[in-house]
Amino acid sequence: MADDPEEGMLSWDESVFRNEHVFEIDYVPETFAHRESEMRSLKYALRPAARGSRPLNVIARGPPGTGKTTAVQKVFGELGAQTDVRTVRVNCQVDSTRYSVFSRIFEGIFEYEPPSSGISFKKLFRQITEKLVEEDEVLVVALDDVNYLFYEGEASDTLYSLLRAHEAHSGAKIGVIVVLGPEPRCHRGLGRPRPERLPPRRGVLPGVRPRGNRRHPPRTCRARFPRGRRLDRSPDEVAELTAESGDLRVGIDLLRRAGLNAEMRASRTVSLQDVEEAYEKSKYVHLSHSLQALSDSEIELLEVIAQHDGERAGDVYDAFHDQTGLGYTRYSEIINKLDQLDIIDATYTNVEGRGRSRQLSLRYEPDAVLNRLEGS
Ligand SMILES: Nc1ncnc2c1ncn2[C@@H]1O[C@H](COP(=O)(O)OP(=O)(O)OP(=O)(O)O)[C@@H](O)[C@H]1O
Repeated sequence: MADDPEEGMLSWDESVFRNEHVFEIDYVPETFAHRESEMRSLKYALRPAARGSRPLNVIARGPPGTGKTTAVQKVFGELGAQTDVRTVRVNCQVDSTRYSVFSRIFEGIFEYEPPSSGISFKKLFRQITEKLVEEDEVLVVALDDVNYLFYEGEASDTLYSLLRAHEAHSGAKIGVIVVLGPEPRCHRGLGRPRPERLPPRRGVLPGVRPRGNRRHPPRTCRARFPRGRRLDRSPDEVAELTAESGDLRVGIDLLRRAGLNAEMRASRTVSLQDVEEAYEKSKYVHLSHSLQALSDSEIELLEVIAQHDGERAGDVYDAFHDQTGLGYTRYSEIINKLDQLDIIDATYTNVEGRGRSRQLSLRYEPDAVLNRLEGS
């Protein structure tokens, strides 16, 4: 029947999915394949906490969408179920200042939000540590996506406050898991990253060790999250396309869209064509995820770069300044952030007669970026 809207589709109660719930954004996978050694590192570091001692501090580093947050959620779930250890995961993409990080910790401990005004950081901090000492509890804080604290110049103060809590209040036991991307392009210590000097430092972040304590080895343990391991029993095509960005969110979205495509053509099996068509949308999941966290001025600069793709940083600055009135320092900070988020490539090139100059290019087609900015 030509005007039957049901024609060519499965009925409402038919599906290619056995359990569609696993595609939800906040779903924590029951089986956490290929992350055994990272989980072991985390548990190794946190074991002292289960016995009432201060745990080791951990840096969990790896590219986006490789399971860092999931690992923390899993270990925190186990600690919550089997021990008295307090755990708080702070999403620094949302809470990107020291005050808001500690507000989130306060909420995790007291189970209500601190007053939104009229309470100093010092007081907030004291209430947290006093409670921990009073209750004789160990607290483990995961600073997830800590890169966002760097962008705001808040990483140093936040980490020092957490790592020196025992100095401010004797007996306070706090361990920290720092979750960050692969290349912390931070400049010396944990200060504000300087866009003009971006030598990536590998290994343990220098500042995690408390200053003035260099004789002692850092109480720091690392859990690395490599990119692109194959997903067992998934179609090879999906695994290969996911490996292009290395972000598992792409693969999860791809599986879901491919299934929906199959349903749309009334098929109970997913074909390669369903996967390929789905990929045309899923390949931007990584980009959309990165765009979510941008402020208005960051979006404005990105739009300017999209209009001047591949041009020199100086020319892009002129256009940005004309449009927004913002100065070069802020401009450089945003460039640095967009570069770290892998949205743009800001590499230095030698320009004849002009020395070294940065060239700014998008890592995606300009239209793909602009369309998603419009939709956000
Ligand atoms: N080993 C795994 N098995 C199944 N699903 C996984 C696995 N690792 C991660 N995932 C899923 O992939 C998605 C991305 O994982 P997660 O958020 O933990 O990555 P991440 O490394 O913390 O990313 P980001 O750095 O962007 O915050 C989540 O939906 C998660 O459930």
